[in-house]
Amino acid sequence: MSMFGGGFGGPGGGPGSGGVRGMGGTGARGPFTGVPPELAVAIAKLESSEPPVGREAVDFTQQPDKSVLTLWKLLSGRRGLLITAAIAVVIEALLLQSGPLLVQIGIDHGISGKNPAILITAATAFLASVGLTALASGVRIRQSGRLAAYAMRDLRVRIFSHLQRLSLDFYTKEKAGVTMTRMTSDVEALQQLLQEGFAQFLIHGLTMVVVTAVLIHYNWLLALITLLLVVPPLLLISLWFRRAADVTYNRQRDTIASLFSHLSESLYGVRVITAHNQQDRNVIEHRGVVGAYRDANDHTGRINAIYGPGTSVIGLLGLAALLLIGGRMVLRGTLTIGELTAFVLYLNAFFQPVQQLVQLYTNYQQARAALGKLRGLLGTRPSVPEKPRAHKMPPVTGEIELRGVTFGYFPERPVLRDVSLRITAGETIACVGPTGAGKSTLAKLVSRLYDPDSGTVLIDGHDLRDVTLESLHRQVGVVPQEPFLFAGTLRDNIAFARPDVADEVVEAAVDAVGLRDLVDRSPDGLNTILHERGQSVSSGERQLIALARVFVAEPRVVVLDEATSSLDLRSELRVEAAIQRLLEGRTAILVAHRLSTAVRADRIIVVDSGGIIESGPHSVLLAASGRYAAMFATWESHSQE
Ligand SMILES: Nc1ncnc2c1ncn2[C@@H]1O[C@H](COP(=O)(O)OP(=O)(O)OP(=O)(O)O)[C@@H](O)[C@H]1O
Repeated sequence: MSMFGGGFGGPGGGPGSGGVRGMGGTGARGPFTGVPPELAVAIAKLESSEPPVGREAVDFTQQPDKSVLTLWKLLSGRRGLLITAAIAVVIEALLLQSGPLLVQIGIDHGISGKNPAILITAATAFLASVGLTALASGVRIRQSGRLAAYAMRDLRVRIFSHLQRLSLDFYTKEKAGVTMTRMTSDVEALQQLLQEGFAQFLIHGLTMVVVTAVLIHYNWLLALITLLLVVPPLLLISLWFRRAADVTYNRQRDTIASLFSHLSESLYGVRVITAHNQQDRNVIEHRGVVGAYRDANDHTGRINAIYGPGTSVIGLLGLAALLLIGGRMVLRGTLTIGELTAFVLYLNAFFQPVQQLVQLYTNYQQARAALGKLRGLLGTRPSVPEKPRAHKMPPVTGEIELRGVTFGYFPERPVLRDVSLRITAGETIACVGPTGAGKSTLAKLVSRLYDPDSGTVLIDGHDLRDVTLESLHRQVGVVPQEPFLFAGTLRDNIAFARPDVADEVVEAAVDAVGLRDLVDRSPDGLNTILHERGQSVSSGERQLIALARVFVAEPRVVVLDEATSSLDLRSELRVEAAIQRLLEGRTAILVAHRLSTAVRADRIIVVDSGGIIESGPHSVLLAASGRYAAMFATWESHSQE
């Protein structure tokens, strides 16, 4: 499935449409292209028997979920499942402890008391308890599994929604691999705990409580001596483990995040790495991050190797003490053989959970570290927040105003200083200036990818900070310097902002930007599948598709960061013509890297030294013989060479 939640992947309906995609009359190159008709029927039948996976309505809002993520909150979302699982756990734990009691009754009253009826009753009760335990255990596993599955789904959706909300600066600062780790490895660490861990925790915890009570009931003195010998060292070693695990599992989470980061960067940068013969250096770097992860794992292994056997030894020593002290009591006649047997069995039952709890505690510590990281991610606030009382921006004419705007990616280093600019509705402004002057930054402020440090950006008099992001982005279309295409069909990519738009609108956009050639040449026309990031089309075509996308979106304001990649003359003319058509009747801010584009704008502004140093139409700026005139002269002389 594509990252559009199933909307992509070919015509013939999204997920849950029940049809066999890409077959029949559509002729699309979907996953079932070329499947013989008789097989197609079988596939359709199979699909219809599957549970529907239609798009559920999602309550996405720009307001971050401020509740703190806790394990309890994750589980308490499904009260019904939680209660059933908890009841099953209690029944299972109690039933598990009936065994030694029945053994003791069988030995003392059945065998020693020579009463076969009691022996048979004890054995039958034992059998019945085994059956009931299995039943309770089945219910518990099923319910806790479902609970964990729902909790994980809710958590994944919550994190994903949060990621959708975060502003551009988060993605600039945070490595993609780290975010991927949060969504995969960290969430999985929690899943392990929720699926089985909690139920086991409860069962074993309850078992220990019940066993302690039973031991005291049998012989309080013996129980007290045994527990005093066992519990304090157990507590001490667990406290040590908790402290050590806190550090080491955090390190494990961090190193695995670095590992994923390096991996994802290497995958994206594979062409550059190969072209510059840097594979060996890359392998060395990867060995470094893998090594750090190995070290963290090694450390966890070491503390586990102390904790696991340590608790075992404590348990066995307790058992030895019990045999010694309990045996003497039997010899003195203060304890029956059956009671000593039950005692030994119960003490074993006390220690089995301890062993399992050690394992679970390790899982818990891992999950705690993961939870900390996820809390950190969910606690990141969007730097461009939507006010809780933001209003919907009504349809605008497209008048833009920057009032005393100062902005820097680092506040102490402003890129733009006290910039004021007014753009009338329908006007096309071209921003020119040296590399790194702040042209794209100015454009980003108008589409509110960042907020100014001081000053205001307004459209039709609405301060962008006061309107909803949805209503703003609906009316301000952005064509980035490097257009991003998704894996999906050409149509899906063009109609990205309005997936349900009529085919005629998409066709009109194709004609308007001059993509008809590409569509006609493609094997399945608009239904041709594009590869991830549009790698199967040329860079010029990618730009045209991005322009067509904005055509379909029909915004009032267009912010266009012109691509710097050099196109051949024919493609350049095509892209320029497409831009001209796109901008007709719209307000536009054009970050012009080619002066040929700037020339056609209604007004040109020259950005340099943190401000706008010149502003006016091409002819006026030429006549003024200032910075623009100089730039133009240089450009003209180069283009004539
Ligand atoms: N996300 C960012 N974090 C920190 N600094 C940034 C960021 N983006 C841009 N800058 C810096 O801000 C300054 C202005 O960048 P901007 O992209 O606006 O320049 P530009 O005029 O569009 O340049 P170009 O013509 O090369 O596209 C540059 O010095 C750049 O290094």
